Amino acid sequence: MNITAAYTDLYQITMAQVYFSTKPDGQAVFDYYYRSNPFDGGYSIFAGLEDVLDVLENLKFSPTDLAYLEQQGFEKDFLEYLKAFRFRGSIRSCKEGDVVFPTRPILQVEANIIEAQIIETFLLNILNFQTLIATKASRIRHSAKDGVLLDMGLRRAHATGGYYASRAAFIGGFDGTSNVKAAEDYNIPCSGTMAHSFIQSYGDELKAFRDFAKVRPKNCVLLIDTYNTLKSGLPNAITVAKEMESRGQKLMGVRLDSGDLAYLSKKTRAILDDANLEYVKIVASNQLDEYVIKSLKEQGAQIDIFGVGTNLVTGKPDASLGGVYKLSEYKGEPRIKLSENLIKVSLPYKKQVYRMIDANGKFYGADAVTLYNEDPLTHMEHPFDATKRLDLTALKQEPLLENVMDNGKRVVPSRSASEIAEYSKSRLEKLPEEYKRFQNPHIYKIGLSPKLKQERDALILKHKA
Ligand SMILES: Nc1ncnc2c1ncn2[C@@H]1O[C@H](COP(=O)(O)OP(=O)(O)OP(=O)(O)O)[C@@H](O)[C@H]1O
Ligand SMILES: O=P(O)(O)OC[C@H]1O[C@H](OP(=O)(O)OP(=O)(O)O)[C@H](O)[C@@H]1O
Ligand SMILES: O=C(O)c1cccnc1
Repeated sequence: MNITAAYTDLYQITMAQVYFSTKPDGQAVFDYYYRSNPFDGGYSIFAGLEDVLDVLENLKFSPTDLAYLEQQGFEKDFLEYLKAFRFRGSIRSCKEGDVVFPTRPILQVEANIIEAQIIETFLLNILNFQTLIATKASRIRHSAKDGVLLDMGLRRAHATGGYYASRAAFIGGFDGTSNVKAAEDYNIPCSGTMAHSFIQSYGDELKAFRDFAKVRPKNCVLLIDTYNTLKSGLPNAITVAKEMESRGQKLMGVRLDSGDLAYLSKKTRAILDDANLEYVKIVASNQLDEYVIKSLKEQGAQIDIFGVGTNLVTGKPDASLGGVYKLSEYKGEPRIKLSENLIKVSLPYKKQVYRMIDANGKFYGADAVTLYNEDPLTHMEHPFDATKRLDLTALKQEPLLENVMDNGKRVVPSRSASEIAEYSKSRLEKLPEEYKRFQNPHIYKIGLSPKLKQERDALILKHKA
């Protein structure tokens, strides 16, 4: 997608004008994190980083952006600065696809404050959305077990968000998408079936199936619920499957899109098997989500492929992931944002995050946030409860934030959506099951190093005084 530097909120440019006029040279560090997991879940899947890095490497204000900002009253010398604007900062980040948790930095931006502010809005826009959808996808994957998952959501998505939703869904565990543009750009397997309108246009369901199978025999899936699934759609599909066999072809599947999907899929399976069509797959769609799919599995539904649209690409029922971008250091000095709500108090300084790994190589259930260059920890402390600390001596500590961009250029090779999806899968396998259940999941611990906690508390006291 063509994103220019004007893909931001006006206040970023307004603040930038003031910095430019008064103190243009301040280096800043900002942390990206979110405060609670979406869907009342126990984790999130971090997604969107590659898109952020791609955009940042080429970010500019276009001539029309500059003309618009001139009309908005921005001064000539500042517009000259914007004309030459490039992001020249550095970024440290978790790997895209990793399993992440609330309140600890997922990514840090270190840059001139003007640059860091101008990129904030677009960075949050991309990371919050893709992380939300990748997380939803991973929950749907959890329910579908080894069933095939196809994203069908573009038509229901929030406008062009559908483009990024398809990518995020793939990272979170979907197998493919019906979205041609996203599939083309991100090299995601693309597939699909047919619409009711196709059958309606013929009036004659059998003729519609026949023509479709003749012209597009490869991966052919017939939609069998337009008139009557068991009395018309399925018998017609069987007729066409047999005709395909006589031509040396195989019908790939039939799709159910209404009614009781458990009952209909079991009936359909039995009837197909009786017709010696064991190889014909059953696709189901219709407002599926992780809960319906879990229930269908429990009912013994015979569904091989789940097509999921609305609930996936809109992240239903969560409208957004509330990820934030908070200043943690300015000109080498720590910065903090206070709040009556303890969870909203930000963490100062440039930092590192360590994941605790147990003796079996699984996630132990704790991440520790430390100052950037601290020695390995012997224990971590609860962010606010002085009575709680965790001994870390028996655990392996894995650093999570790595340099991905320096001076506005990537310093790590770009990763394809499939590499990221594979990585995400391998990380999720290390997360114990109790964090993945949908109801009251286990709470993953986030602790602070004693030094970071001490520095933060000193700053809190300083500002309260
Ligand atoms: N066996 C089942 N167990 C649980 N949920 C199911 C089952 N079968 C279908 N569902 C879900 O129930 C909902 C039914 O939706 P809806 O009321 O629109 O019925 P419908 O049969 O699709 O009607 P329409 O013909 O208007 O599309 C969908 O979300 C569907 O995925
Ligand atoms: O239910 P969702 O999870 O959002 O999945 C996508 C839905 O989009 C299509 O319906 P639509 O009525 O738009 O078109 P159709 O006539 O091709 O079925 C498809 O048949 C699914 O039912
Ligand atoms: O290919 C399909 O079956 C499909 C694609 C998008 C939306 N609904 C169905």
